[in-house]
Amino acid sequence: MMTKQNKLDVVTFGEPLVMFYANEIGELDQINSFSKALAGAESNVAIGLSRLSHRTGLVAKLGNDSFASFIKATLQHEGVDISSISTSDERPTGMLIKSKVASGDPKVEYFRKFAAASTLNLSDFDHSYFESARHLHATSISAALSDECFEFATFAMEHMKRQGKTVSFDPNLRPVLWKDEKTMIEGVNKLAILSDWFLPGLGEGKRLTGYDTPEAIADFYLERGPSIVVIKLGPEGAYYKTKESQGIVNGFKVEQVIDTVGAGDGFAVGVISGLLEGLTLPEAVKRGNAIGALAVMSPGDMDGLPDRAKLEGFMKI
Ligand SMILES: Nc1ncnc2c1ncn2[C@@H]1O[C@H](COP(=O)(O)OP(=O)(O)OP(=O)(O)O)[C@@H](O)[C@H]1O
Ligand SMILES: O=C(O)C(=O)C[C@H](O)[C@H](O)CO
Repeated sequence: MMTKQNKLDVVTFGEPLVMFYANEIGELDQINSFSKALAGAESNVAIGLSRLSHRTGLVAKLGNDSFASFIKATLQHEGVDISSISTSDERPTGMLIKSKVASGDPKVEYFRKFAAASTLNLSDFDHSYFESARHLHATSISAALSDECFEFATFAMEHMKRQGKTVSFDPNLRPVLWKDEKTMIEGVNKLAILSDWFLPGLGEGKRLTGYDTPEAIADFYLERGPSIVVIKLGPEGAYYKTKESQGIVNGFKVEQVIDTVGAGDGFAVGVISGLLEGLTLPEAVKRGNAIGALAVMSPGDMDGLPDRAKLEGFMKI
């Protein structure tokens, strides 16, 4: 197992959750059969990067329960470094249930309000662990869990920037986790402008800026901090803009969408891994589109994330 002294490519922090996803289509209260899997935006990204051989560590706090054992064993099996996951004896590990739908987005219900993850705070910030990575990936989900988590996220992003590391940020808006819309928009924008690579969906960008077009949304952020803005456009692909260039990279064709959740995490895996490997921005966005497409073809949030051979095979088609 990797120790804290090893250098990481990417560090991320957040709340891995146990997910029970419905095996049949219908309202959640009517479903009797669920499958268990690991979920959590940051752990999905960590696993996706690890499958592409990027050394990745996840910083998190879990309960002292069988959900935590399952999460840690799964992450470890995937090659993600878990040496900075700590345990709380007072709080449980969070979970969620997800419905199955014939089309559109499934319904998700969270059971995470008093979970251990929401107690992650500045005293848990291990400077040497974060600094051992080249890159930090963050989302606003972990920042929304509590005021201390927001402080942790802000500090982590500022600290990594001061250390000369790159920082990516996916808003991954979860309105139910915030006090109200205004607090969410202000909080998410405060974090977004600390990032170098900002990766919102088009709907999220509209909600966060009030602008309607991908170009105006990108400009809003390019003027405030990030050097790269990539806006996800669902099946159509993605739009990117920097101070020097802009363009659209078309999405991949998917015959049957099984579950839309996790596409954004797959997309982040493609863009981050691509840029860290020295691909051009349009090439990295193309890889993001490919992994996003692979993610919507499977029911779990992370089981569609490919290894290198699967990714190359899919991108050749
Ligand atoms: N139906 C689809 N067909 C092909 N590619 C898709 C499809 N849905 C998503 N993708 C790919 O995945 C990327 C991310 O998807 P999307 O735009 O839905 O992000 P998101 O809203 O952040 O997702 P999430 O639901 O995970 O938060 C898209 O930019 C696209 O490349
Ligand atoms: O929705 C959340 O808060 C999660 O972290 C669970 C999912 O795995 C995540 O939404 C996928 O992006």
